[in-house]
Amino acid sequence: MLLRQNFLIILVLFGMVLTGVIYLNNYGNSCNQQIIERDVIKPKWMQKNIGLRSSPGLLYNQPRVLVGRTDVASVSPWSSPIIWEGTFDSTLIDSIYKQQNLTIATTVFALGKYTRFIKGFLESAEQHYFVGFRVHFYLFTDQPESVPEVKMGENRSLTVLKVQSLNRWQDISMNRMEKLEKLIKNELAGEADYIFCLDVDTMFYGRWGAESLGRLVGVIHPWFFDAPRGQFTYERRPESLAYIPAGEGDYYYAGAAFGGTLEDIHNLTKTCREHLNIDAANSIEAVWQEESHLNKYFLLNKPSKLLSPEYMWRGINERAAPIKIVRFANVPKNYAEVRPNA
Ligand SMILES: CC(=O)N[C@H]1[C@@H](OP(=O)(O)OP(=O)(O)OC[C@H]2O[C@@H](n3ccc(=O)[nH]c3=O)[C@H](O)[C@@H]2O)O[C@H](CO)[C@H](O)[C@@H]1O
Ligand SMILES: [Mn+2]
Repeated sequence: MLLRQNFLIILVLFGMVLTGVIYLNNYGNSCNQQIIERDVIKPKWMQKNIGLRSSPGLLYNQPRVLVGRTDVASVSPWSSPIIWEGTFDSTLIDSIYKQQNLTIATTVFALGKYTRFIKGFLESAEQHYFVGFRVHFYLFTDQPESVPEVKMGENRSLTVLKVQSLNRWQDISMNRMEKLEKLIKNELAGEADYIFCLDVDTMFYGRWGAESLGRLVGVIHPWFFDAPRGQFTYERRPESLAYIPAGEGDYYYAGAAFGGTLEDIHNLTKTCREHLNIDAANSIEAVWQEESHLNKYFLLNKPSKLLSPEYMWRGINERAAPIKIVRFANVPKNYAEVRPNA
């Protein structure tokens, strides 16, 4: 009897020790994993959370509750602002964001004959794009030797990164997602607060500033802002990961401009890159390449801020009623002449 009792006690003690060992072991493991995740896998994004501070004594027009744009929507159904001329006060917004000591990374690609657009892009950016803010341009090109000298203002810099030439314009355009993902992960962590990724066959004609900043920012495409969603050029084949069925979709977003915080744009570019690769492995290319995947991403990850087509307009000489100012627009080009393939 006594023997049996002792045996039971020993068994229970043994069980407790075993449980303890297993627990410690697991705990140790999960600790290690966390450390690995924090120090190696997850980059440290710069995060400034200092609120929207205003300076004492700053004078600006009274915000009016009953006065504003009535010809356009300035808020999305998920309550994100849509930025149009007349929806913000540039003096006030600059004063708020200047206090945050921000760096805006801005990427642009110029391969093959698209190097001809670099000068106009950079020179006009000096005039209109985040004037007075620290801006770091990253230019990806297959011909670093043909990048023109552009005089940059104080606190503004340009880094040229060489990439390999590609034979199809579709590949050049799509490949941007992978290059951006790597740039953000390997170079930008700790170096910038926000990033904008822009087409190079463009120029700035009006202010593009701090009103555009947000966690995840999409630009409404200049050709579809007035169209019913059935007419959006989303990918309509279910075989593609960019597929958006009829009856779904919010806006049609431009592939030529998007931005946000490093963390959000890292996730966006990584997801689009992965989906482009899976599509390629299944021998399908979305109808508008990465723009189709971007539209799918924005359907499932709603932008926290939307920029009106003022921020990616058709061309400086094109007119449409709601566009009171052209800030950034396509430069006309002869597709057959500038692209490496038809
Ligand atoms: C206004 C807008 O939303 N435009 C999008 C649209 O056509 P786009 O006609 O604007 O495409 P595009 O020919 O400008 O190509 C997109 C970008 O790829 C780069 N590039 C392209 C070809 C080349 O030979 N060298 C080179 O550097 C360059 O940065 C260019 O700005 O659809 C593309 C995808 O199919 C992209 O999503 C574009 O952003
Ligand atoms: Mn373009």
